Amino acid sequence: MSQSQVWRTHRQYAATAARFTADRWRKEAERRSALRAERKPLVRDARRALATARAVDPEGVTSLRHRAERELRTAKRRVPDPMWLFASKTAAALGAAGYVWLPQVSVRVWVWSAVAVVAAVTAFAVWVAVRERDTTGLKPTAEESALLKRLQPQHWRDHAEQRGLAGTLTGRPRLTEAGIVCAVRLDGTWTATKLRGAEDHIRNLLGARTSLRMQVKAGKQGGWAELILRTRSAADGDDLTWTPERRSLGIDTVTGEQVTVPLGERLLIAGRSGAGKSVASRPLLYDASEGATNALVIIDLKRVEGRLWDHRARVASTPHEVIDVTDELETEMLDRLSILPKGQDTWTPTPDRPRITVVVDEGAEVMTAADGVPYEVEAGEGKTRTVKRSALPALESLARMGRAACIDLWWMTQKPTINDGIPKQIAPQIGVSICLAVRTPAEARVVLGEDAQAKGWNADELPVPGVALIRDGKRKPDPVKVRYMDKSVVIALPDRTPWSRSTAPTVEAAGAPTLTLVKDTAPATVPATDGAAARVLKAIETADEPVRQKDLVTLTGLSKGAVSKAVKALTASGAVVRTRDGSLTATRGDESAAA
Ligand SMILES: Nc1ncnc2c1ncn2[C@@H]1O[C@H](COP(=O)(O)OP(=O)(O)OP(=O)(O)O)[C@@H](O)[C@H]1O
Repeated sequence: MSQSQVWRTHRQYAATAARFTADRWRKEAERRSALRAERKPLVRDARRALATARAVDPEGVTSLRHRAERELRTAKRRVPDPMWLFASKTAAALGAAGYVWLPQVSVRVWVWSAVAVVAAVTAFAVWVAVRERDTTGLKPTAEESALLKRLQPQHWRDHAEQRGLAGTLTGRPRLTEAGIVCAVRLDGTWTATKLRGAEDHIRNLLGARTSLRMQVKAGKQGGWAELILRTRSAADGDDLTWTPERRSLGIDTVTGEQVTVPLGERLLIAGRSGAGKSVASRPLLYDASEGATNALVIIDLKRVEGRLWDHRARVASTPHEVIDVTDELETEMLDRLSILPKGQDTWTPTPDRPRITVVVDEGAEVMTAADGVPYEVEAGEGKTRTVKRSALPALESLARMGRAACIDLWWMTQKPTINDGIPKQIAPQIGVSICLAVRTPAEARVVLGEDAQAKGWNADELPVPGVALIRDGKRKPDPVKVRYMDKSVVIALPDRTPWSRSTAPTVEAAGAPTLTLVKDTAPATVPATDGAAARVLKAIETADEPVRQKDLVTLTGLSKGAVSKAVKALTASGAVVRTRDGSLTATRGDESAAA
């Protein structure tokens, strides 16, 4: 054996001995503090009893007084010293004994004692070194230590009956990365479901705080249940900074799994101010703006978040821009739907006509500001007139029909109340809800469903910022710790050409059949890709008499904006003319429509 091997072996022995000693010390300290917690109330009671006895018998002549004094002495004796006091007393006693006895000790004993002391000091030093290097072990917090103690079978057995849990007995509790897990043995009168119903009794027995999340599920064997106390998060210790390599939305605090939200869903992102909506949306906005077949449109009247993305996304930040972009999106959607090949349910995104994710940041503000916007429209004979426009109808139709056209609406709001923060026409269309901390259970219900509270989706109890519940029909109400993507990271992302319908190519590029309206005399071609124009033209052609523009909204089901744009295009192309009273009529006979 080489010298280094000998040294290593010694070190291992010393480390084992040190760990053993530390373990014993910890256990003894825990035992003592548990006994103290249990017995100190008895001392208080005995003191009170003695005070009463003194009042009754100030002279101390009756047995009542003597018994009370005896009981107080016994109660005090039964409370053990805390470990530090016990160790100090022992050390002091040994010191005193040594002072008296050591002068008589022979030199040989001195030498061996010195060797023992050196060995003990070395062992202690090694233990400290080993302990500091061991960062992987889980160390219980004060709360966890208390719960672990009360989950011990002995403590449970002593208190189960008085807490209405007679017939149940805990196994050995374990501390895991997601909290404390403990098996519970059930006698014939109990089931896991019944134990779940007795959650309050368990909480009382354990002295657990009300906000501590507790789960009871069926155990791995019949006759057993599993009790989980979520004292910690499975995401603890993970680096939650977003990077292109760590692209998930966040980490499930219960299972520790990466959580992602795929594109192609109508999304609601809600949470009170400062809950972390903008930060939570960034990894999603990255996905929505990345790749050749994805394009991002942001409607942000606050001009804060949208500005960060304007090198990768089309951003509308004034009411006028909002009307323009929603018109364009609606036209694009109708266009895609009108040329969708038979038998195909959804548009296939291509680099030319990509999936478009439309994000409405602070929906409540958009609904107020982009309503009644003064907008100039064609009034015939080269004149224009100003009408009041609203972006809401176009947004509603995007929410209703956009999915098939691969145009997905994401609604973000800090006021998750129907009509105030989320339009009532849009709310039912939401497929996936991401809910950060909200103010009230009522808000949580609007975002996560009427059954939210009953099923444990308690978004009003979430911590802030950056913790979310995601309801997509598959996930459980496990909180998700959201990755942090800093503004500087967004700004540094590579540029992408923002989407615009004027840059969108012709329909042929998408491999779909072409709708062409042909007129003999130029300029006779209605924009070939414009489904809204085709609808409007058809409505005018099939009407018995000239139609007023406002009636076209009802006839076609399009928004005012889309009708206005279509009429403008049709009158410019000559396919439609405006009569003196402002009604519209088709220049019929010359045109043919071919699909
Ligand atoms: N996942 C996260 N991790 C760490 N810190 C976060 C996280 N999310 C948010 N924060 C912190 O909270 C602050 C507020 O976040 P954010 O701006 O996203 O909130 P918000 O809900 O969008 O607020 P508002 O509605 O007022 O705009 C951030 O500046 C950041 O410091």
